[in-house]
Amino acid sequence: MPIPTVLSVAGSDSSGGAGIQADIKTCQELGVYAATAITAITAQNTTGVQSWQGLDASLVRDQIEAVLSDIGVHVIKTGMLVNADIVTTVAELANTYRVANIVVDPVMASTSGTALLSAEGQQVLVQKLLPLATVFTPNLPETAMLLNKPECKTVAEMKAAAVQLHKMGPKLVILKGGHLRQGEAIDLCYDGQAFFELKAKRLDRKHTHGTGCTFASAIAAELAKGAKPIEAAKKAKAYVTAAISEGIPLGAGIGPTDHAAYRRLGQEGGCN
Ligand SMILES: Nc1ncnc2c1ncn2[C@@H]1O[C@H](COP(=O)(O)OP(=O)(O)OP(=O)(O)O)[C@@H](O)[C@H]1O
Ligand SMILES: Cc1ncc(CO)c(N)n1
Repeated sequence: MPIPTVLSVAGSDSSGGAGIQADIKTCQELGVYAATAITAITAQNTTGVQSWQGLDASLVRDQIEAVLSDIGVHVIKTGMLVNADIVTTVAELANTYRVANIVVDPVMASTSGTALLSAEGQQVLVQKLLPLATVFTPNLPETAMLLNKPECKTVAEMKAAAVQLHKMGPKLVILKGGHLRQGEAIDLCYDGQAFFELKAKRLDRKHTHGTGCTFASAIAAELAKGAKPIEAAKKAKAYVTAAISEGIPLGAGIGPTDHAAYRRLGQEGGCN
C-alpha cells in the first residue's frame, strides 16, 4: 500500500459529526486514506437519532471483502456494529485477511440514549472481536455495561475496570473519562503492565457530538502511519481536544466538533 490506509466499519450519521463521516474527516485531516464499510444508516441530527436501519450482514461482508481483497488496509476501525451477525463478520474477515491492527470503539448507544448495538451483539463483541483488538476505547457507561457494574466515579475505579477489560483480550485498553465529573478529561490507558493517563483540561464546550468516533479514528490513523499504540493515543488525544475546543454551533442541540481544528491550531489547541 503506497499510503497509510484505514477501513472504517461503522454507521452513517446524516448530521456528519459522528460515525463514518467523522471517521473519514479525521483520517483525511491526519493524512491517511479512509475506506468504509457501512453497517447502518441513521437519520440523526444535533438533537438525537430520529430513526435508523441496519444493513444485512451479507452486504457488510461484501463491502469489507471488496476493500480487503483489493486495496488492503493497515488498520480496521469499528464503530456502530448493530448486531451479533455483523460483529462476527468483522472478526472473521479480520482474521482471514490478517489485518495488522484493529481499533474497537464499542458504540452501544448514541449520546442521546438510542441503542446502537444489540445485547447479543455486545456478548459477541467480547467473545470474538476484543481478543483481536489492538486498541479498545470504551467510555464509562459502556464499561459499566460490559462489566455489569456501576459507572466508575474516580480514576482509582477506572484503573480497576481497565484491568478487567484488558483480560477480555485487547492489547491496549483506553478507558475514556469524558464522562467523569472533574476538572481534567482523563483517559486511562492500560496495556497489561502499566497505566498511563492521557490528560487534557476539561473544556466547557457544548458541541461534542462524535467525540468518541473522532478519538478512535485518530488512533486508527496514527497506527496506520506506523505509530505504537500509546503514541497513537497521545496524538489522538491532542487531535480530539483541539476538535472539541473549536466545536461548531450547528443545529439546535449538541453540534459537531471541528475536525480541521488540529490542522489550524496544532498542539496548542490540543493536550496540555
Ligand atoms: N468536555 C471535554 N473536554 C475535553 N475533553 C473531552 C471532553 N469531553 C470528552 N473529552 C474527550 O474526548 C474523547 C472522547 O471521550 P468521550 O468520553 O466523550 O467519548 P464517547 O462518550 O464515546 O463519545 P460520544 O459522545 O461520541 O459517544 C476522550 O479523549 C475524552 O477525554
Ligand atoms: C452512526 C453513529 N455512530 C456512533 C455514534 C456515537 O457517537 C453516533 N451518534 N452515530
